[in-house]
Order: sequence, then structure tokens, then C-alpha cells
Amino acid sequence: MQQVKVAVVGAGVVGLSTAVLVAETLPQCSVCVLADRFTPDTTSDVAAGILSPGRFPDIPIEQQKRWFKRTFDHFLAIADSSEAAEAGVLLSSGWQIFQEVPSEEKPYWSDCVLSFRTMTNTELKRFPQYKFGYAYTTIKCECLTYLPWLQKRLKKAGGILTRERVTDLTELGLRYNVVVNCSGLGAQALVRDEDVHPIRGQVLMVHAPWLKHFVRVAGGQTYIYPGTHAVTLGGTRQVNDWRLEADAGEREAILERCQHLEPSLGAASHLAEKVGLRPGRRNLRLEREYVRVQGRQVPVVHNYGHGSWGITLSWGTALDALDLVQQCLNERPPPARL
Ligand SMILES: Cc1cc2nc3c(=O)[nH]c(=O)nc-3n(C[C@H](O)[C@H](O)[C@H](O)COP(=O)(O)OP(=O)(O)OC[C@H]3O[C@@H](n4cnc5c(N)ncnc54)[C@H](O)[C@@H]3O)c2cc1C
Ligand SMILES: O=C([O-])CC(=O)C(=O)O
Repeated sequence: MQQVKVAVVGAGVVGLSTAVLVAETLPQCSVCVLADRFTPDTTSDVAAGILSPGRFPDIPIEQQKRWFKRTFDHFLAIADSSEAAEAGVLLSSGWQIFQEVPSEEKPYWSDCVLSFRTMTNTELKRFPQYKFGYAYTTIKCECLTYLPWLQKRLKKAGGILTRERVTDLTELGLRYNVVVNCSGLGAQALVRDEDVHPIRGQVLMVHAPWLKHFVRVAGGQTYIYPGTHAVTLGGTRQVNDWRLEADAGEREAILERCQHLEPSLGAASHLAEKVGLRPGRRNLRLEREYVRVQGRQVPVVHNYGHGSWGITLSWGTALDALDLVQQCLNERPPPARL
């Protein structure tokens, strides 16, 4: 059988999830991941890695819930397996706290996570300035471990990884039959998408092994996420800020806010500091189009713009991208327009 050559641009959590699904599901495809940065140097490697959904304003909530549910179930199966440590996936229980009762007393994703309930008064007493909270168990996915695990899984399915900066999707269309664009923030330049913008985030890794529960303030302004080797403290969300260096003032502010919630952090030692640029977009882009390459119509599937929720939605959106690749293979391309 003639191989269908598929190029996936991007080796963050979105690109690798999509590449693994295509390589494992479609035996007629040979998959090549092209990226200028691989783990440990992608934005995904900076992420705290907690599965905690938000909301894109113009995408039906049922669709966002389906993306989250499918991602959660994927990670839960890994967390429950003997692969969990090797994949860097663990269950994480804790509290999301609010100063005012939120409009959604029960968020749309409450039946996707485990053991969701509102916090008791006894639990709330730990956080005197907060009136209300959710208690639940979610997943923490540590990308510094998970991305190498996905790369191994991709290679096992016959996929390959190549370091290359792509400047033109049309040029890729000369070498591949299908192109999948998972370039995250890189899509701004690659496909001239002006809706894509950086949302800068700075986090601090500390050694505080006595902490076992996560604490997240409302929409993620402040968070404490215990993990396998370190506790991640955050966060910041600076729109259109391209600075990749850590800011000392922000470090102090993060520490102060976190210590206010969890005074024992005063005894924690500092391990590392990381900055990443989230691929912000009003709504993530998951769709296909055809680009004209020397008289041929080459299908391009876009899967980027996940903002603060790239890990949270990674597998669910990759499953939809896989469907789009399948559709491209099953249909005749539209006639090339001159
Ligand atoms: C501080 C911080 C904390 C976060 N915490 C969480 C969290 O707890 N939970 C969560 O779900 N999300 C979190 N996020 C968001 C998450 O990191 C992103 O949504 C996610 O990493 C996006 O994944 P991606 O694969 O689209 O992009 P990236 O990881 O940025 O990968 C993009 C890939 O495309 C490649 N690329 C781009 N342009 C080109 C080009 N022209 N040619 C070749 N290659 C190209 C890059 O080299 C890279 O390999 C956090 C982000 C930050 C900064
Ligand atoms: O909001 C959170 O809990 C973590 C996160 O996704 C981010 O910082 O982007």
C-alpha cells in the first residue's frame, strides 16, 4: 500500500498527542513531527500540568466538555496503570477557592473529574479570606516526563521526529500529503494568524514534600501544585508580553501570595524558576482547509491556540484532529482554483 506522508508541525503536548494518534490509528500514514523546539524546551514543558478547564467564549460548551472528558479519561487510564510514573501522570486532590460565591456553583466539568463537591466549613477555615470552594481530584501531567513518553510511543508506532523550522506550509505541501499545524504560539508567524498572542506565565518550583493537596484561587491567579519532585507555585498571565526572562518582582509576588495561603511554604527551598508564553487565542482553532501547492490541493488540519488549557484539552482536541485527518484521506480534494 502506498504510504500517506503526514507532517505534524510542533512537538509540544498538542503536536505529539496528535502525531501519536495518527500514527497509531492510521497504518497507511507515515508521520513526521517537525519542530524547532523539543522537550525540555517547549512551552508545554513549563506548564504546571494540572487538568483544569476554562472556557473559550464562542465554542459550544458541550464541545469543550467533550474535549476535557476525553482528555481526563485518557490520563486517568494512564494514572491507573503501571505506566503512570514513567509517563509522569498522577492523581492530584485539592481545593479551588473563591472570595465570592461564583456564578457557577457547580462548573460544567464537575462530573468529569473525580469526587467533586463543595468545600465544607471546616475545610474553608484553612483559608479565612475565602468564602466558598470546590474540592475535587484531578490529574497532574508532568510534561518533562510525559513528552519523552509520548515521543517514545510515537517512535514505536513508526513516527519520526525532525528538528526543522517551518516557514511556509505550502512548501511542506511539496513533501507531504497532509499537513497538521500544531505550532501553538508559532502559528502567529507561520499562518499569519493575528488572533494568536502570547500570555506570559512565570512559575517557581520549590522543595516542600510535606504538601500533598493543591490549592488554586478562582481562575488560577494563584496556585500551589504538589508534584512528583517539586511543588509548582504560580502564577502570572500577562497578555502580549513576550519576555522569556524571569522577573524578580513577580517571583516575590508569587511567593508572597502562595505563602499567604500556605504559611509552611516559608520553609521551602527554591529549586527552579520557569517562564513560558501560552498560545493565547479567543477560541482555539481546530479545523481543516486546503492550500494550493503547484496545482494540487493539500489538506491542512489546524490544532492550536489552547491558551492556558493545552494539557487539559490535549487528548480530546487531538482526537478531533485525527478525525479531520481521516476525513481528508476519505474524500476527494476540491478542484484547485487558479
Ligand atoms: C506558566 C504556565 C503554566 C501552565 N500551566 C498549565 C496547566 O497547569 N494546565 C494546562 O492545561 N496548561 C497549562 N499551561 C498552558 C500550556 O502550557 C499550553 O496550553 C500548551 O503548552 C500548548 O501546547 P502546544 O503544543 O500548543 O504548544 P507548545 O508547547 O508551545 O509547542 C509548540 C511547538 O511548535 C513548534 N513550532 C512553532 N512554530 C514552529 C515553526 N514555525 N516551525 C517549526 N516548529 C514550530 C515549537 O518548536 C514547539 O515544538 C501553562 C502555561 C504556562 C506558561
Ligand atoms: O490556571 C492554572 O491552574 C494553571 C494553568 O493552567 C496556567 O497557569 O496556565
